Amino acid sequence: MEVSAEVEIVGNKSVQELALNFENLPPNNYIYNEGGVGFRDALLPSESDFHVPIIDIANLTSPSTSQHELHKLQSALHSCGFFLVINHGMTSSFLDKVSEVSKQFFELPKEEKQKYEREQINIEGYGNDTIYSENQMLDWCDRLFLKVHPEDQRNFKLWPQNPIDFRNTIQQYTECVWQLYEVILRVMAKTLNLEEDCFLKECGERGTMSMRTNYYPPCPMADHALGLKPHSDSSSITFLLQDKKVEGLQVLKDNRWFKVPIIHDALVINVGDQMEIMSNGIFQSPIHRVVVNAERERLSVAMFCRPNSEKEIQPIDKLVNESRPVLYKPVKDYAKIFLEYYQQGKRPIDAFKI
Ligand SMILES: O=C(O)CCC(=O)C(=O)O
Ligand SMILES: [Fe+2]
Repeated sequence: MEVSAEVEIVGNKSVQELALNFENLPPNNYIYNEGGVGFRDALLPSESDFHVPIIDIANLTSPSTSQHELHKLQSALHSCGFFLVINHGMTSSFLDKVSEVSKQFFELPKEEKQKYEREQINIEGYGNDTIYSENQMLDWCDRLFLKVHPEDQRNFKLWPQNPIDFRNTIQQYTECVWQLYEVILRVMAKTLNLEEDCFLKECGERGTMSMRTNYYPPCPMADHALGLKPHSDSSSITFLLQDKKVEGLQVLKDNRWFKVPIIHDALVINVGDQMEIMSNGIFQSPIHRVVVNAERERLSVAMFCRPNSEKEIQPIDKLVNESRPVLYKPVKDYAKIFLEYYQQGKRPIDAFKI
């Protein structure tokens, strides 16, 4: 799909500014007629046999890997593609700091934030939805999107200088998450009895990571708006630091929406489309969305780990056989086509299915 020009439909107001104007209803592009109470009242995992398991990663990295923990991970990967990780080596105060510097950025005056504004069509920087068509549904969310790994891809002119410890904190967080990423990819290979480095190799040298901080202001029509519309991620896997107090993330399973619980100090991990492709569909990239709240703001920090954009990726040979033929075409630079599909409510992965 060609990347087309960006269209302007609501002026260049941030969602934060729209939220300040509570007596005026948000523009139509934010309002889903089919919303209603059910929009926010998704099921809790405890209300069914659906689970988002909590994986103790320390149990999977010691020489005596716990088979029980490995099975738990295996079943999460095969059933919903979402799991929570604890014992990842980052302290509670450090994770709080990551959320705090991110929140402080969104609290700055408009003029200060605008110094880091994204350019038209460009995803990197501060802003909200890229708009491709007049009837596109918009997300009730402002964001700061930055390339964080490898170091030479950092575009520091878009990295906030204020709060003063933003850069340092995010650089440190990047290092920790990248290390964890390599560990998780090895363990995921292990659950399939593959060589531990097979997914890392398939991603090529110099895989990348981008950070998207999502800021969801309170919304006057919370039952009829979405913080993020239903999507799966373009990543191999995504690490999500949820808001500590305000829930909002939901995952689609068997045509029903479930809440992803908030567990203190746990990071949420989900399979992305590129992992679905590499695993030949054994790991499914889950569809998820974010609902908003009438009274409270919410903030989340997503780290999208991706293969090197110049590396063509495809299903791992050992996962292709007579009973499981190859299900996806090879793909290169998947993230590039992702955004325009997303904004039209489509899934790019469908275009690569054989
Ligand atoms: O805010 C959240 O909880 C989820 C964010 C998300 O799905 C994303 O950034 O892709
Ligand atoms: Fe997502």
